[in-house]
Order: sequence, then structure tokens, then C-alpha cells
Amino acid sequence: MGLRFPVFLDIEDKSILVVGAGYVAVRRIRTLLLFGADITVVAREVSEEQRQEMEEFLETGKVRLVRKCLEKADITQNYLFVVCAADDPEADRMAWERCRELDIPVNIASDRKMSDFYFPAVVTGEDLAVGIAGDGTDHGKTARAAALIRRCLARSEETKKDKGDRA
Ligand SMILES: C[C@@]1(CC(=O)O)C2=NC(=C\c3[nH]c(c(CCC(=O)O)c3CC(=O)O)Cc3[nH]c(c(CC(=O)O)c3CCC(=O)O)/C=C3\N/C(=C\2)[C@@H](CCC(=O)O)[C@]3(C)CC(=O)O)/[C@H]1CCC(=O)O
Ligand SMILES: NC(=O)c1ccc[n+]([C@@H]2O[C@H](COP(=O)([O-])OP(=O)(O)OC[C@H]3O[C@@H](n4cnc5c(N)ncnc54)[C@H](O)[C@@H]3O)[C@@H](O)[C@H]2O)c1
Repeated sequence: MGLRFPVFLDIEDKSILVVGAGYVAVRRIRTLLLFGADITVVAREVSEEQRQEMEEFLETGKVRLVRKCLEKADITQNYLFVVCAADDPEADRMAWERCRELDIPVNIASDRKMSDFYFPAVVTGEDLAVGIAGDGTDHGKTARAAALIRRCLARSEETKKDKGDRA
């Protein structure tokens, strides 16, 4: 599988559906919120470890939680795209099929072949958004590249601040 073309979408105030409220879903909601999306979360449960962060998400007013098992009818034309991180092959299959029917791009966290788009590692800073994705085979490599870029941007911001302080 080859590399994919990075698209920088305007998702501010756009409706996005996230299925699941576990570790992966919450990490992705955190990223989507950086860009001002309106997020609906459909999840059977919110696990103990994710509960506090989910509460914080809800307080932003940009996230709505619907506690239920995913049903076909939950996925409507209203959504710009769908991210499914449910750890349930049945939910994955349902999300994928419904998105095909409606022609909505879908990302399935458990299966890159079912993903119309990859969810990138994202680094922000200095009025930049950097999105990183590999060919989908080495997620650790992508995470390490993101960490490296994060450090570079932080260093460059520190240098700027030092110069500003001295001026
Ligand atoms: C970038 C990042 C963004 C994010 O997730 O936010 C991301 N994966 C991250 C981490 C990570 N992923 C996995 C682990 C567990 C350990 C391991 O296996 O390494 C960890 C580590 C962790 O979770 O800490 C397992 C895994 N990942 C995928 C599959 C299914 C498959 O390969 O088919 C499986 C097996 C699941 C299973 O076995 O059930 C698929 C995808 N993961 C992608 C993105 C997309 C391509 C991007 C790319 O590869 O460049 C792609 C193709 C599709 C998609 O999901 O969009 C984030 C790092 C960012 C950061 O840390 O900053
Ligand atoms: N792409 C990646 O970066 C990556 C990394 C690690 C794991 N994964 C994969 O991502 C998926 C999620 O992993 P996790 O560790 O966050 O799992 P998790 O078990 O912590 O969370 C799953 C969430 O989905 C909800 N859920 C389960 N079935 C549902 C259904 N039918 N309808 C609605 N909600 C449902 C659960 O209640 C829970 O909130 C798994 O398939 C895992 O293999 C992907």
C-alpha cells in the first residue's frame, strides 16, 4: 500500500461522528477539537480511564455523547466524515457499509483497508498544522516522526521567545 495525499480540511463547526469512547476514540476527539469540529460520539460505554477527559470534552459544548450501540440510522448525511474506533467488528462493518451507502468518507481504526482516509498524527504550533501519516504499516514510526517535529517546533518557539526577551 502506498502513501496517501494529505488534505487539510476546514472542519470548524462541521459535524463529525466518532463511534466509541475508548482510548483511541478519545485521542482522536482531542485532535478534532483542536480544529473546532462539532463532534457527536456514539458509544456503548465510556471507560473509567476516559471518563474525566470525556467530561471535559462535554463541557466545551462542542461534543455530544449518545450512549448506545451504533445503529445504521445514527449515521446520516449530516456528517462530513465518520471515525469508528469501537473495537467491535460489527460496528466497523456497519459504519463502513452505511458510509458507502451515503458516500461519506469513513475511517476505521482497526482496519486500514476499510479506511477512506487515515487519521494522521497531528502537530500544531507557530500557526502551522502538520499532519503525518505513513503507508499504514508502521504506526510507531509515524508517532516517532510526530514527536520529533513536536520537539523542533517547541525549540523554534523557545528560540523566538529568547530573542524577544533579549530585544
Ligand atoms: C498516527 C496515529 C493517529 C491516531 O491514532 O491518533 C495512527 N495510529 C497511531 C497509533 C497506534 N496505532 C496502533 C497502535 C497499537 C500498537 C501498534 O500496532 O503499533 C498505536 C499506538 C498507540 O495507540 O499508542 C495500531 C493500529 N493502527 C492501525 C491499525 C489497523 C491497521 O493497520 O490496519 C492498528 C492495529 C489495530 C489492531 O491490531 O486491532 C491503523 C492506522 N493507524 C493510523 C494512525 C492510520 C495510519 C497512520 C500511519 O500509520 O502512518 C491507520 C492506518 C488508519 C487509521 O486508524 O486512521 C497514531 C500515532 C500518533 C501519535 O502517537 O502521535
Ligand atoms: N488506529 C489506531 O491508532 C489504533 C491504535 C490502537 C488500537 N486500535 C484499534 O482501535 C479500536 C479501538 O481501540 P480502543 O483501545 O480505543 O478500544 P476500547 O475498548 O478502549 O474502546 C472501545 C469503545 O467503543 C465502544 N463500543 C464498542 N462496541 C460498540 C458499538 N457496537 N457501538 C457503539 N460503541 C461501541 C465501547 O463502549 C468503548 O467506548 C480497536 O479496534 C483497536 O484494535 C487502533
